[in-house]
Amino acid sequence: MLALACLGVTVAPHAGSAQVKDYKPVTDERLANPEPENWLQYRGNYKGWGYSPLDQITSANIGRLTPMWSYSTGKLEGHQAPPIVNNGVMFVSTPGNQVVALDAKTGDQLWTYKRELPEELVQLHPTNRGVGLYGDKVYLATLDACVVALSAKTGEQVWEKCIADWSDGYYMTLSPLIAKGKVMVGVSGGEFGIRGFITAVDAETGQEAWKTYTVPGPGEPGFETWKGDAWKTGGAPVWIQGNYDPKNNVAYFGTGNGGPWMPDTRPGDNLYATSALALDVDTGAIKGHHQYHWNDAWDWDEVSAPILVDVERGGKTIPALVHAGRNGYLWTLERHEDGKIGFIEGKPYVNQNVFTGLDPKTGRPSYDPTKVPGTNKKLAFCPGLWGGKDWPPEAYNPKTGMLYIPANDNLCSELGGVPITGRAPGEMYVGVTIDEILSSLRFRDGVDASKPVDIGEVQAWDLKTGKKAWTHTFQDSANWGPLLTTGGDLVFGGGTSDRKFRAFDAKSGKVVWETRLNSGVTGVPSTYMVDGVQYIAVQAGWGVDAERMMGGISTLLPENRRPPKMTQGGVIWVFALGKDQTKQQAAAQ
Ligand SMILES: O=C(O)c1cc(C(=O)O)c2c(n1)C(=O)C(=O)c1cc(C(=O)O)[nH]c1-2
Ligand SMILES: [Ca+2]
Repeated sequence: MLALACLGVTVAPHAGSAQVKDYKPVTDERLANPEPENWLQYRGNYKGWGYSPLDQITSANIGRLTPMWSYSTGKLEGHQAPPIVNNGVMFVSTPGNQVVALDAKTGDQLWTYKRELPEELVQLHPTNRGVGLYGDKVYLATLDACVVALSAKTGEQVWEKCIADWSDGYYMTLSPLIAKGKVMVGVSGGEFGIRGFITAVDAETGQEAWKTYTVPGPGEPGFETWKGDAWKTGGAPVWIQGNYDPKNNVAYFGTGNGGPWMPDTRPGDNLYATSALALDVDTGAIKGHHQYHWNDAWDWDEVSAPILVDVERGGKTIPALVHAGRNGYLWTLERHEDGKIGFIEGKPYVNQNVFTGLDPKTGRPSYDPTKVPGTNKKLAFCPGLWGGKDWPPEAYNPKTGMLYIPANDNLCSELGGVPITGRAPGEMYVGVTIDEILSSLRFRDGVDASKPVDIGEVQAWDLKTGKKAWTHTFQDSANWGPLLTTGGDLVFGGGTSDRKFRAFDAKSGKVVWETRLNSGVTGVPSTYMVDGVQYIAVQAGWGVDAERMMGGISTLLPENRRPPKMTQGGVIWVFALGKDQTKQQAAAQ
């Protein structure tokens, strides 16, 4: 079995006795207009909203929200994937590239699948952000850089297509974007000297439909933004699912850091690193782009795909793209029908001391040179390397018109590079040592750590006016909690070191419900309905960079205020309205 595993062959699924009956195939039409009771993809819809119109659970009754069932995944490390639900069948991916199918109402296990990963694989980010559904199949992007198609009914592997060489530093952690029979994925490896790309494979056969490099090669537009051979190892990974505009057939992705990290190793703007990219879904052609910041020096991956939303400016409704950047700015861009991306505005949503201004026409930032680290040039900058927000997605609620951002404020990093020697395939190619990265965090000047420090936040921005509506602040803890918002005017998220999972009133920001789970919550929450009952589902299971960042923050806090190191271990939690226990208790007395 092991020898086979090394060849990328996978073991058979442990099919349960109960397999999926009457599976409802997922179509383009259903992905574009998902039924309220289902959560068919990463953010629930193609626009990237993280929104469900379900409104059974509200601020008024949420006191009755109770666990209905839970499920141990048997895995350590960061559990990030949303429970994906199609007509009462739930599909969840976990660290270690395992997928479980469960009855969404009862928690009965239907099947499990586990990919055998090469033993020598170095997992810098041992996680997965969810499966994609299409037709009668379930799609997983793996840590050894393959796309796997499983039968939704049995969990059996139908095909696999390896899209890059894991031993050369390529891996995948994202959920696939699926449209028009194409399964679109991007690669991680920005810390391994890869050349990033997005590729589409045929949903039926796994055959490559197109492959588009996020770092242009000789003769391609944008190649002039690189010098020498830097483009060959330029990074620009894509590790978060893209969003999609079916009307214009354009997919929008975000791209990550340039590599190696120190900007003097790759002079030039470095297109298309740290950018939003608009791709033609039929051909993969790049139709438009917007680079949030040029010649990245801070590991500010801008991988969260911009969300598709209309905004109003000067009495006009504008089809826009909105993105809360790792660089600490909230960006509003214009989405043109031909795929071109225009600039509307950018403003800081956390303390940011690097940008000295934005070009009013293009949004191109200018930099304070004393905040741009380099080789043998150690400098501090804010926000820190994990940014105003790392990967945990923001959410948009069309009822409140607000964008909710899981943010981290008052943090900075102090970093500098060591001279780069040659690249060894599959080894980190950063130019900054791991120890230096993990010990780089600082509080912003003026923060008094002898008192509780405001760090993690949930921010609400009114997209109509472009103004911040409310902020909820967490003290002495970062917030790594992906957000879900609902038609019941609620916002759900975890992300803090106290293991809590919470609901906020979407309009006021008031915490209306909270509970403590087995481990910290970096899972993307989702919601669905079966037999008339609305459920809220989320994976708890702390790990990856949430753990690394909280470890860094802990060392900055006085000993008596350091949170205990979080226990690891994944559990899927499912909640619904139970009986009113306060009333029951009162009646019993
Ligand atoms: O450059 C890359 O290819 C890459 C990939 C990933 C990933 O795939 O998870 C992360 C990062 N970078 C990164 O910079 C980062 O902060 C990060 C945090 C996490 C996580 O799962 O908590 N992954 C990643
Ligand atoms: Ca990165």
